[in-house]
Amino acid sequence: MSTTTFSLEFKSETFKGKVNFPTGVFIDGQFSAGAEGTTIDVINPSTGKVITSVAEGTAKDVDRAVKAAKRAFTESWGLKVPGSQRGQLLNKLADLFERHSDELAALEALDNGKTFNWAKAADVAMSIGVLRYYAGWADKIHGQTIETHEDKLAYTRHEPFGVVGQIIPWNFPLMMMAWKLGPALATGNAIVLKPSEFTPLSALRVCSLINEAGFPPGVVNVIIGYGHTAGQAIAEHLGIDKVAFTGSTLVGRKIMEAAAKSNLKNVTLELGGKSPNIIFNDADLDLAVNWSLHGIFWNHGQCCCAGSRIFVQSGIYDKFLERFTAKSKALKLGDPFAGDSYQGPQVSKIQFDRIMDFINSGKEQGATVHLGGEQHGTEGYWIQPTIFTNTKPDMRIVQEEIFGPVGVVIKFEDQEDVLRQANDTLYGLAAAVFTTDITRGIQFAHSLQAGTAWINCANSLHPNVPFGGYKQSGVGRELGEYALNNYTNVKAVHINLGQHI
Ligand SMILES: NC(=O)C1=CN([C@@H]2O[C@H](COP(=O)(O)OP(=O)(O)OC[C@H]3O[C@@H](n4cnc5c(N)ncnc54)[C@H](O)[C@@H]3O)[C@@H](O)[C@H]2O)C=CC1
Ligand code: BAL
Repeated sequence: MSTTTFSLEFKSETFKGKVNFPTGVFIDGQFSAGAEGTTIDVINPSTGKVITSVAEGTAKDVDRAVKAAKRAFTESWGLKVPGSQRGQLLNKLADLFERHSDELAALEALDNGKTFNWAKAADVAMSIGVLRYYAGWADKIHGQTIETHEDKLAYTRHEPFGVVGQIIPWNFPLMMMAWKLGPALATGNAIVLKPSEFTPLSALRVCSLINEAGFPPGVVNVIIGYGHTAGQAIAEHLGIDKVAFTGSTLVGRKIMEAAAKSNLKNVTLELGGKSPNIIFNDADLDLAVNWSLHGIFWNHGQCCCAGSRIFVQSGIYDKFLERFTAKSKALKLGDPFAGDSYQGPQVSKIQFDRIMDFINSGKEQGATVHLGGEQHGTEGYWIQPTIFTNTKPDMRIVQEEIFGPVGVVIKFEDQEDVLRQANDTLYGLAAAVFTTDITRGIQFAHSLQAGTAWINCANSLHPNVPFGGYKQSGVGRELGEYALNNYTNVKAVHINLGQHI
């Protein structure tokens, strides 16, 4: 089956160079057209125009990918390959990410709209860090010997599931791929991965790098397809033993339901958030302003752990709002490939409409638009950094995940009240607290119902540190040693040393 290629010469301020790579479904180490012969248009969010078309994968392609993964797992991967060798391959892939980091950052900027500079400094760098971190774990995955009595030896093994399905979103296309590949490959699983239909380019480029690194064919298979077809097929497939998903809470429920109705496959979910960012009177004001800005406006607000509810104690509320507003106004919206741009467009027309609908709901429900609140420019999907004040707790902009550059700033008086408000959400992904009283900071961090609690920083992650949600923000943990548990079954082995019945 023939496939298409994507070829483009970048002549931008930040990246000059040519990219050229196949864009088919990637199964068993080869690219081909999808089974139905259909394609998906990839849109440039800066302009709303089509960049290219890539092969659409559907349920039939997922099925073929699962068979390839199963064969690879049994014949040339899994427990057949020592951990040290799996680690070497992951390190080789990290080397290739490093060698092609400009190209990968340019692809992120092109179809996601994030700025080239941030993509290179954050997304590509973190992806490399994650691959190397799990390369290091690959030969250190072991169980325990367990004392019982003298007539028995018992031990555990941590064995890979086999074939795992992974469904990732568009906000960090490359980084989410690395978060999923790293622990799954370190533990010896074979993979069928579905990137978002909105941002397929970096994942397709990585497929060629996976071949170049030397992974056996079929160990990683990548299907670009729509959620309700290819994604659903992964969640339902009887040959898939585990599914890991990052995206909306709505779709997370569907994945869990599909897993329950098919083969009860193991499920891990990394979902939405409405993270509180709490600033006490005694906080270092500049520090709090800078991190709050990063918390809500970095990546155009398209972060699951964005600090979208900013609670400020009454003694510093006016000063904070003044400085926060001045800095927000100064953020440069512009061409993702320009060296001085901080914010590019939102990823898609659907997201643009969704965010504008939230902004309009805030206006209609009586909140004050303190800054922004409108589209930026006339083409593409750009939205001004937006700050709402004078909100009420039941407003949609206070309760629901907006996933855009829209924050609410809320005045509070005392600690018990702000703790109650901070925890008054369906979500529990992350929370930040700013104070110079470290005892208060630690005690408060312990009281927050969130999988990540930051003290005097926000929206700051590290490959070695677990990340995941309380409540409806998810199931399981990514990153760190904890993520290895997502990808292994524990087998208990009992050896009789003289026991009779
Ligand atoms: N936690 C996070 O990192 C993310 C959260 N979101 C939240 O979700 C909202 C909507 O964004 P969407 O792009 O619509 O997210 P989504 O949850 O629909 O998309 C994420 C991934 O799931 C796939 N998917 C969609 N429907 C599926 C199904 N029925 N079965 C299997 N896979 C399916 C998509 O193709 C994509 O690969 C955002 O506004 C944001 O609030 C979105 C992206 C990432
Ligand atoms: N979904 C992983 C990181 C983030 O969205 O902030």
